[in-house]
Amino acid sequence: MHYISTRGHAERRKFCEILLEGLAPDGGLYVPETYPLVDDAMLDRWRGLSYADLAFEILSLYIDDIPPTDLNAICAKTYTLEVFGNARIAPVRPLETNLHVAELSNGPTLAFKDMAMQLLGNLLEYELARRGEGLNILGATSGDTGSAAEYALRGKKGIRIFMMSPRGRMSAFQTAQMFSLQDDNIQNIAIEGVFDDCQDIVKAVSGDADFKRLHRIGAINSINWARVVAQVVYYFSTYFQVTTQNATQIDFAVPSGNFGNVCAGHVARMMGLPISRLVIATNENDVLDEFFRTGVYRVRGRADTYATSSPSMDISKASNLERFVFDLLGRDASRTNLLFDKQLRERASFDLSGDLAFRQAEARFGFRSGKSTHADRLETIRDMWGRSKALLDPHTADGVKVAREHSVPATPMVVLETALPVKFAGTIREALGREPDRPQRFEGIEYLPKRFKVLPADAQAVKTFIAEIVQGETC
Ligand SMILES: Cc1ncc(COP(=O)(O)O)c(C=O)c1O
Ligand SMILES: N[C@@H](CCOP(=O)(O)O)C(=O)O
Repeated sequence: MHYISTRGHAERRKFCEILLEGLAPDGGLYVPETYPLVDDAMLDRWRGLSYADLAFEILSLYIDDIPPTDLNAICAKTYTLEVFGNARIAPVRPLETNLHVAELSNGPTLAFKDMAMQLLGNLLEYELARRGEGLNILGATSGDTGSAAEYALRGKKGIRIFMMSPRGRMSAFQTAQMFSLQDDNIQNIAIEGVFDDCQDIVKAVSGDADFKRLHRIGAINSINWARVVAQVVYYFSTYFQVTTQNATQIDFAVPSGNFGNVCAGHVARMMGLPISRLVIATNENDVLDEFFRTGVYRVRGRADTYATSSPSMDISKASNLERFVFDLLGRDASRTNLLFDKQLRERASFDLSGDLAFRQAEARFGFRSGKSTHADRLETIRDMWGRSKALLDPHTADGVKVAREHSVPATPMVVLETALPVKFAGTIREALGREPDRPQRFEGIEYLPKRFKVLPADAQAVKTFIAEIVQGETC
């Protein structure tokens, strides 16, 4: 399997090359040259496999430059009861008639990011050891990617992590989870800006080929294809838990921001997993809902990116949308380049409403969308608690709100649970007047000493900081 860039000006690469490279040199995102297809016999064979074995089967379709025995061992080491607290790894539970929730947030940092990040940590460690190299990861987080990455990479040999987050925009729990880590290989950077500023800096630094080569910069956001492909696995695992035979179609509702999670659903659907619809749920930062309803993609600046009570989705420039638009346009790299490089840079928007491909998108790709506000999420949290004592985090509540609007009788709808309520206790208190349960290992983390560096939203300032740390530690 080879990988190509959505912008068409990068060489074809193998999996382990793009694992370390992250962003393609032309500024595009890597995607597989073709999506491997699954058939009925394969689905039958995969039903009943453990999560680790299923992960191995799916990853094997995308990775042919790691020997199968090694890849199998990496999957077995990653997806364990000890790490994910449940033998099923991502169990599905019913919420109400026809509505289920896939529990993706039982890992070390209580968010769905652990599902892919734990694997990525082990893949990076394996590949760097094999090459005898090191890597400096530069990441951007709105609250959950950061801690998932730091927990996955703590103490890993040869890997340093520089994680940027929007200053003052994460919940108290998320802030403490990251900033209380004192490991030498972790640098937290609080950026004076929003998540999109942080992600722009990741792309700007990765786009400086000399700096990237000199300082061995890698990516851990869903820019990195390895993150997306690892997330594909739980769409299959969920499907097998909700159905008994492959003729049944199911729907997914996905709380969305950077479009990584639902992009994995799109990939699973392209592979032939019987998914009928992929329902995108946004918060008040509704660029994705606007795009899927109208065909107009209009990114918003810092001043128009709201600080909401589902803060991890406070994103106005959805990186992975580029992967979907590439497919939507029949994998036309020059058009994708024109839209995502030129037009977004010059006009901060593009318009596909008049394009036949966009008008057929709903039917061909199954996407639907909707939006949830602060009042909606409080109401959904109260309603689910009142009916069945199911406690939802604010992001999952956004997913449930929009799922209910799109649910059709006889098609099971699964909402992906993207975080646990304890990470957003303020909103839970506001909705229910009670505290969410807190795992013992996180008791009192808000009171631990914090270590972080404050920097302006400026790529040069971040480069200077990285260079100082790297040189300081090498001297
Ligand atoms: C809790 C939570 N929900 C939803 C999302 C949105 O997911 P994505 O960015 O993959 O669309 C995120 C961040 O990515 C998140 O941390
Ligand atoms: N919501 C995310 C934003 C980054 O998304 P990613 O999937 O590209 O890493 C976060 O919690 O940081």
